[in-house]
Amino acid sequence: MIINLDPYFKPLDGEEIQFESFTFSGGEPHLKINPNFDTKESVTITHRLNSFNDLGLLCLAVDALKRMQVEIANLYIPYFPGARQDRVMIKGEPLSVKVYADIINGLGFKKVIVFDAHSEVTPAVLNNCEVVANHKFIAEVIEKIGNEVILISPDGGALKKIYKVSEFLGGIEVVECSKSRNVKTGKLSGFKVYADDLQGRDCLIVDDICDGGGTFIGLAEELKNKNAGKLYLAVSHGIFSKGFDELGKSFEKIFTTNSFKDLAHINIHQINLGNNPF
Ligand SMILES: O=P(O)(O)OC[C@H]1O[C@H](OP(=O)(O)OP(=O)(O)O)[C@H](O)[C@@H]1O
Repeated sequence: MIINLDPYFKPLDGEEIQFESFTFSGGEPHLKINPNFDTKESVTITHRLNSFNDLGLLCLAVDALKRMQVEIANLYIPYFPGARQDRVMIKGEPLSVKVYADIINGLGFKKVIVFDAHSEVTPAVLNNCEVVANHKFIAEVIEKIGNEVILISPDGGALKKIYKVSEFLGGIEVVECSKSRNVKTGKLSGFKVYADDLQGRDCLIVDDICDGGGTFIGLAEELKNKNAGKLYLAVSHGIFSKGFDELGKSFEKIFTTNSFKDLAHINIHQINLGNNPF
């Protein structure tokens, strides 16, 4: 059985547990599971965890189910919050990925499924974690593009994953890139594309997250300087916090999934996460 805590995110087939959720006037979240619900089956919870509020709702749901003697087996949260803060660069910062993981570990799931984790730190700090790779998503993106592309790895962090995607797709060519940041401010300061000339070839940048988009706008410029053909972007988790106007100018098409939110925008092609990630 399944309980979908985000009513717009239903990635799994199966009978659903009904519940009401609302926020008290003071801002506190609340949840009430159908009191007539009764099952001997174990339950999987699906949720898009984008904020502490979402995490709060998850904790409330787990508690309510446990009090109804329901066995909770799996948690499917495609986007793992805090995953980018997976190291402490400057004294005074939290190790956010561990903060979120410790809370989820405390809920005692048998399996926690995450889609395209930002780095290897997420499965390392999360108990019983299974990471679903982005291979099928990228295969679908390439099918939709319809022409031959080179895969572009924006930085060292993405490289290992991109070589696995390339292998899954039968050995598509990969071009490596790197980005540098100002040590003091952390702001992006430059990009390098490790190729002499791209000779008009079409390029697909593959990464896990697009947030403000600065990484991809900067990299697109560098790829154009290297005579790239059409540019495409595929990110597993589409945050797009600075909108699409600038990104839309840099790319022919942008692809993402519904892991973070639902997007209905002219420049964004959303591919919903497939039915059974298990
Ligand atoms: O859309 P943007 O705002 O440019 O952000 C997107 C980038 O942020 C993340 O990496 P990040 O730089 O956080 O990770 P890293 O330092 O671990 O490579 C992500 O993997 C993208 O590469």
